[in-house]
Amino acid sequence: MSTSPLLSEAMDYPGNLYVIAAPSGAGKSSLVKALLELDARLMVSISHTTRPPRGQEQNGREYWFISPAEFQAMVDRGDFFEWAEVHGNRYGTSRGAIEKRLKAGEDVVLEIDYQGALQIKQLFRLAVLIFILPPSWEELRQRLCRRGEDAPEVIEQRMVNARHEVDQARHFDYIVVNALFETALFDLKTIVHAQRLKYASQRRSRPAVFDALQLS
Ligand SMILES: Nc1ncnc2c1ncn2[C@@H]1O[C@H](COP(=O)(O)OP(=O)(O)OP(=O)(O)O)[C@@H](O)[C@H]1O
Ligand SMILES: Nc1nc2c(ncn2[C@@H]2O[C@H](COP(=O)(O)O)[C@@H](O)[C@H]2O)c(=O)[nH]1
Repeated sequence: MSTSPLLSEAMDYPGNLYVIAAPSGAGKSSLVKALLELDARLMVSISHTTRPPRGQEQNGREYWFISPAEFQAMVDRGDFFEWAEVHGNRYGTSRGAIEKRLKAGEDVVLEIDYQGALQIKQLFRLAVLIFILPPSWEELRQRLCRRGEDAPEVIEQRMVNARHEVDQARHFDYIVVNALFETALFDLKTIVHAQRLKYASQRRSRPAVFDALQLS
């Protein structure tokens, strides 16, 4: 049995943690953005990365863009809840931001890779792990190309990595296929809502169940 304080205290946190992973280009950011517009109780966590900004990305909006030395200093201080190397860059979720929000009763969404998701499940048993699948390999490649933000060699690396990433979907609680966007969004929304009700009832708090149902 784990002795992690996060694990033993998890049931006491009033907030829920949803972790969404997918191969690059499957549509995870687009789905999470749409989900946040539908569900005012969800907050997304902004990760730190050593990857340079692309396109219109802004520091503090898509990511906190930091240098490899700054990232290493955060690793050494234990500032990350999880971190991983993905497609040749490092990405991490700040521990402080997550714990503060969950304790405050906010529901948090993490948009991260499978390595980070599996690290989190070890620490936080109640985290809900959702894997987004593209409908086909060809469609995945086309989405990466149509997005037009990555060089051809980067797209090729991401397609190669996607094979291994998709193989990890079996470790997740749910799999959502993002073929038709609106259908995938509906599936995601249903999972978030159902888990919110389930955990509220497990906490044996009637007001929390009513709150999850958004009833007075
Ligand atoms: N259901 C869908 N049908 C067609 N195109 C889609 C669908 N969902 C997302 N897209 C498009 O696919 C591209 C990739 O989507 P997005 O950037 O959300 O992927 P991602 O999984 O977050 O990728 P990354 O991990 O690299 O950030 C975008 O251009 C987006 O508009
Ligand atoms: N383990 C983590 N993975 C993360 C985090 N933030 C993002 N990611 C994942 O990295 C890849 C590439 O993202 P991109 O923005 O460069 O296309 C993608 O799978 C993200 O989900 C994190 O904090 N930890």
